[in-house]
Amino acid sequence: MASAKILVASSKVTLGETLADQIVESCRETLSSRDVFVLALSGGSIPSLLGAVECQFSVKGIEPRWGSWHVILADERCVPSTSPDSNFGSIKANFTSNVPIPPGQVYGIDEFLSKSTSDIATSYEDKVLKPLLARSGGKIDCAVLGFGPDGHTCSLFPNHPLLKETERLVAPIDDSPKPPPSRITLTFPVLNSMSRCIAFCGAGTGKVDVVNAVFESPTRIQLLEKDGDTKCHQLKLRDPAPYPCGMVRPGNLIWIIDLDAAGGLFEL
Ligand SMILES: O=C1O[C@H](COP(=O)(O)O)[C@@H](O)[C@H](O)[C@H]1O
Repeated sequence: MASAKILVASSKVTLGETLADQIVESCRETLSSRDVFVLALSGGSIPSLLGAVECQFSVKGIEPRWGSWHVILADERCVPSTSPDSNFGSIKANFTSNVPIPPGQVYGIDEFLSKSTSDIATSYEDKVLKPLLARSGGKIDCAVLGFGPDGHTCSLFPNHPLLKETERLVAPIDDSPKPPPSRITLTFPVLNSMSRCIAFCGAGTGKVDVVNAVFESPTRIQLLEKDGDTKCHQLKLRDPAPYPCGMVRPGNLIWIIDLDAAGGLFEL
C-alpha cells in the first residue's frame, strides 16, 4: 500500500515556508548534479504560497541559481495570459516576476496557436515538456500541485475519461466541470512515472473532506519529526483512491497542509 509524508503546518505562513523548504531542497539536490531544474506548478491557490521561496534560500545559505530554473505549468486554462483565470499569469505575478528566472524559461501555453485545445496541448508537450525532459534525465524534478474541494488536481477531474489517459503527456480537456471549460493538463503517466518529487499543498477547511478521504484513518498517528511548528507524519493512501489527487503516487510524495485542512486528524 502506498503512503505519503504529511507535513502539517500551524498557519498559512508556516505552510508557505514549509513548501519553500521542499522546493529549496529539491533544487539543491538537482543542481548538485546538473544545470537544469524543472519545476511544475499548479495555479489556483499555489502561486500565492510561493512568496517564501527566495527567502528560504537565504535562510539556508543556498544559492538558488535562478538561471538554471525552468518553470512549467501543471495545468492551464485556455485563456489569454492577461486573464485573471490564467495560471501562467498568476504564477508570474506571485512568483516568477519577483525572482531572476529568465522570462524565456517560464513556459506558458501558445495562446495564439489556434482555437483548438488539442493543438495547444500537443504544442506544450512537443515544444516545452519533451525538450525539458530530454535535459532533465526524463523527469520533472519537482511538481507543486494544488487539489480542489472536489478532489481534482491539475485539470484531472473526478470520473473524467482523462483519468485513464495513457499516451499523451499533456492532454486537452474541453469539458472541465470547473470553469473555464477548455484547459490543458499534465497526465498521470507524467505525474506518476516522470516526476521525481511531488508536493501537494493546500490550506483551509474546504480541503478537509478530501484529505480525510485520501488517507487511511489511522488508529494512531506517529510523529516522525517536528520542525518548528510543522509536524511530519507518514500516512497510508486509501485504495482505491477516492479522488484524482489520491491517484498521484510518484516515488517521493509529500502532502503539505495547514491545521484547518487537516481537521481533527493530526491534532494529536
Ligand atoms: O482549477 C484549478 O484548480 C486547482 C485547485 O485550485 P485551489 O485554488 O483549490 O488550490 C489548481 O490546482 C489548478 O491548477 C487549477 O487549474
